Amino acid sequence: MTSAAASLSFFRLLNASRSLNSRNTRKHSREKPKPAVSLPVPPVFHSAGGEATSYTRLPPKDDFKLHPSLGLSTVSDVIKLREVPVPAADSRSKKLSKTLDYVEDDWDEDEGADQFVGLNSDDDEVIFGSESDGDGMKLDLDGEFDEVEELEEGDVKEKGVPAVMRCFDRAKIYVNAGDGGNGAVAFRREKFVPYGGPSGGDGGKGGNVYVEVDGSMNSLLPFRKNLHYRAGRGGHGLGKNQSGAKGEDVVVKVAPGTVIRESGKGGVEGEVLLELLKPGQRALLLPGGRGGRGNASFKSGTRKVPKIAENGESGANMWLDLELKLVADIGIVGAPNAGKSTLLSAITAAQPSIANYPFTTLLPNLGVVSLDYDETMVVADLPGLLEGAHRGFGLGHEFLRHTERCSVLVHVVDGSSQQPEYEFDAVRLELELFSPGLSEKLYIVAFNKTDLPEAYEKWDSFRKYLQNRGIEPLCISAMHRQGTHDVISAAHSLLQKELAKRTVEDATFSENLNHVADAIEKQRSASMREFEIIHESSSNTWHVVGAGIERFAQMTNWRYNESLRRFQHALEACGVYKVLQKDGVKEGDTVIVGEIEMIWNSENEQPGASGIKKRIF
Ligand SMILES: Nc1nc2c(ncn2[C@@H]2O[C@H](COP(=O)(O)OP(=O)(O)OP(=O)(O)O)[C@@H](O)[C@H]2O)c(=O)[nH]1
Ligand SMILES: [Mg+2]
Repeated sequence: MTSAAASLSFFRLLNASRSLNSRNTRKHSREKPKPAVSLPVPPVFHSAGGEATSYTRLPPKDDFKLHPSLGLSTVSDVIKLREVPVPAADSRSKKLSKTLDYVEDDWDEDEGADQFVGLNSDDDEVIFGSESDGDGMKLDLDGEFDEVEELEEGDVKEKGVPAVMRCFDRAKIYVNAGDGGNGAVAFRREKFVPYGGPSGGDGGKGGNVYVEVDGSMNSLLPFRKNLHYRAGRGGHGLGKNQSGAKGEDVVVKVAPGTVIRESGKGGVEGEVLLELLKPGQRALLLPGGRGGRGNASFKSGTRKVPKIAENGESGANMWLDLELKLVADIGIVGAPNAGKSTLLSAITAAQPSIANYPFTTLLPNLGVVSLDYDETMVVADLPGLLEGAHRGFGLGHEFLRHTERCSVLVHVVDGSSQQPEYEFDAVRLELELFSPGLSEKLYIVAFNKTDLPEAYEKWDSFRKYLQNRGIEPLCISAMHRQGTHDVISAAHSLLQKELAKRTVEDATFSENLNHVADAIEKQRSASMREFEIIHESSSNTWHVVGAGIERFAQMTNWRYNESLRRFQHALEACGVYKVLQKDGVKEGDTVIVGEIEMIWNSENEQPGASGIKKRIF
């Protein structure tokens, strides 16, 4: 019978799949970006009157008409700031109040280059970010936009912020559960106990990888330095039936609100594995490998002296993409310099940096409003939004997604800006363009800086404009803490409404946090009979693919001769030989199972597959 005579010889370990690309392949530019003029303190421009004015508000639009029918629901209503006719260049500050872009950088993460805002006095242009080769837009003081490389509509601008900001809410890490320890081959040797029998202990289980939510973390910055998380390997089995020790577990601590994805390939986002929101939540992500059995476990009635033991099972590993979406109840949004951070500092104990220039806030700030003895609201102050934020202009793109988790938004409008109505619409539009879900969130409008006469005189018209659209804005002065209590009460009542809606949804949703580990365990216990054979005719190679059979190959310890026989027996028993022969395997063809490569030998001298040569590379 040919099937009995068929056998495989020349075993080779394929190392290729083992070679993990553990080296960090990030691009390092050793040269620090040279700013045109790097100012330690961001510049404040003086208008003709000598007063300090902020230069990055949403730009005025001369022909902007306040029409009650102006809705934001259709794309045709898109207000294009760059199509806006630029007012005559009469003063520097006016010209500079046009939208500014944040120039894309390619900064050396390890050097930790600081962001700078500079005015290149020679070229009369304002530059945000680095002057390194990144494309972006520069605004000449003659009012013209110098398009270095204009993005097409719909293009998403990636990596538009310095490394520290990218790392704040995104990280890529490698996790590896521990391999199981190998089983031992040993025999009991004692005085007066002849033939003491096998006594090789089993290997210990590999360590698990857990992910835990640490309530004290509010960013993913710790992952900037620490990329690899490896659980410990299980101890090898020993003589006298001693089992190996269990490998040490590793716990990856993440901030509340972290979304964990399996790293995607070729720019495609991977599948979401976990969404961890509450402090203290702990998920078993990767289970450690099983320990290999020692020879004591192979003892049977007919096999009194087994000289065989298994390798420990390899621990699962994967690259993960982490993304943090802040879990705040209230999100403060608005144009740059509108007074968002001032409002946060007025209603909470948070002390964000406040200054009269745009993009003072580069990373979101969190604060807690205490309403009652035990009732609190978490408020997030987000970096300012510019037109085009949804496409990556300014910093907005990086942080807009944080607003997705906020239940209620507080939209701060700078009352002292030239056209607060226009500023309001432009920011609302950005929210809508980024995600329609964002614009559907409940929100409050706070008309700020009303202590300034130029702001207060615009209050009536602004109010009417919003009332015509069914919105009742609040009039505040964050700096003088006037009206801020109304903002808290209004936000609180909207939050209650939102939470009441949510508790119904939450009740129907209970998540198994260990589902990734469960899926891995399930795959591990897959039957060896479930396999697939793929033939590569060009190289006469046959791949036997199947979780059960590959795991068996990996756990076979080729140091012991009996292992070889066991492996061949298993292949035959689960029908691999039969299928290979049916599919036309020929003498000399290569058969690959997991990391083992074999040469097919159909004319065996000794039927029963003995006398096979084994080669391990
Ligand atoms: N007069 C007056 N000035 C205010 C008020 N609120 C904020 N400001 C000033 O406006 C400037 C900008 O305030 P911030 O709170 O830093 O503004 P922001 O919206 O957080 O700005 P970015 O973080 O850069 O987007 C600062 O100089 C504040 O002092 C206010 O109610 N009245
Ligand atoms: Mg701020």
